[in-house]
Amino acid sequence: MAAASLIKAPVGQNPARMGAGRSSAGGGVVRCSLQGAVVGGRAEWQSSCAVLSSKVAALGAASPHAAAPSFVNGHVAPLVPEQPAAAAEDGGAVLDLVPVSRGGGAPKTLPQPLRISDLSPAPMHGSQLRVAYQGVPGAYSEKAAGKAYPGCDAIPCDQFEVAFSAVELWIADRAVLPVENSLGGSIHRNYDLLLRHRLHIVGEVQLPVHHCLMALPGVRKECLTRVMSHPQALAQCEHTLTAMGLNVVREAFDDTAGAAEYVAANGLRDTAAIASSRAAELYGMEVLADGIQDDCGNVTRFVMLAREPIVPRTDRPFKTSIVFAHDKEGTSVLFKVLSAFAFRDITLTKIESRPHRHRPIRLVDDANVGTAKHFEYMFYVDFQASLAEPRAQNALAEVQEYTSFLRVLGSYPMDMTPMTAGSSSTVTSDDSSST
Ligand SMILES: O=C(O)C(=O)C[C@]1(C(=O)O)C=C[C@@H](O)C=C1
Repeated sequence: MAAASLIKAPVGQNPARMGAGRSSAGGGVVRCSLQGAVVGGRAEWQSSCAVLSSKVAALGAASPHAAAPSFVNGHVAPLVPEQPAAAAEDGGAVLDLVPVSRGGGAPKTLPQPLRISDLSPAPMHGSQLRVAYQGVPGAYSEKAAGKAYPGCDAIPCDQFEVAFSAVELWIADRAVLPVENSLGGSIHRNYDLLLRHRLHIVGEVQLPVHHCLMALPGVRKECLTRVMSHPQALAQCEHTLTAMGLNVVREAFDDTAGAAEYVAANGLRDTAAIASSRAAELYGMEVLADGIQDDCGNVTRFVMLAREPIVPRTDRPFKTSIVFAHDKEGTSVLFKVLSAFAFRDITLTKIESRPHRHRPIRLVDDANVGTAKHFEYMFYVDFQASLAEPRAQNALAEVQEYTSFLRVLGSYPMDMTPMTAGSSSTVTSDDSSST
């Protein structure tokens, strides 16, 4: 995707931002080194990057692996091994994105989130894996990125979509994004973005999420009138907050750590945040209550995304994620699709439906009784098998017969780390060795 089209494209807002604003605003100076030269101003930087943009687009088009493996009325494209992230060395260009503090709260040493306006392609960089996540330092997503790719360079992004684009534009090598939580359910925005972008799921990480209620030092619980956090975090602590007898309004924020940063930066003595203990440390907040999630086994599942798929294997448990739609009337299509897995003893681990963006409603006219308005859906299914297994290939071949659209989002190792109370899981990606 060219940078120009990215910037012009309507960018879906993170639904989390509801009324709460960051203390920091406006673009900061971005330093970018292009073939050794340090570029100062944003305009100069962007025009330099425009050159790289067309080059990256050309590289992408020339790559035999550029397209996602697809089942759209055809066969599955051969899956290819991961390419090392620093493979595009021919240009010899180096683009170091070093967003500096945009003013306001966070200490200047902390990286600031990428914004859509910061994005320009970086075709080559150092050997350390750069992993995009949504949020600011201290967010659970940052922790998930570290679990997925130990020792990685975690790049904060202010929206999910920015993390997708950062990988597509080679600014990051991977993205680690939440897709579901054991209490709060699916993170629908990322399901929609998985379809809109062409990245591949190359792994999953399940992260135990342990929330703290925090406020500025010295603030007592009785003084609180408001609590801010990511909507998922608010949902995960709903009953505990009520049981604590706090008389507070709940306000949604982009991410948990961002809420802590906001309260700290604005000196809000009537507001608490729900975030991780690391966020409390980073932003100088005091923990008023620890472990306030409604269930001690609260877990968020993240997917690891890359430009290239990994080679599916059969020597360890794999999961495959697909999305499909059908244009036939009636409910039996869904039954047939699911039976293609059931007859082969393939366990489904997740089903999600989302509105069909291109055809959300189908009208069925019956002269006698009027017009029925059927909602149309995209169905996302995760099943427990590797794409390298004949039974999975046969199931997909059968599914293809019943559907008008079918895409494999990825076939990747399952997170099999044991869950013990308070423990955190580790990596499950074939490509983690590339870190
Ligand atoms: O806000 C954060 O800290 C995040 O990383 C996001 C997020 C999510 O989107 O679900 C991740 C894990 C928790 O479930 C709460 C919030």
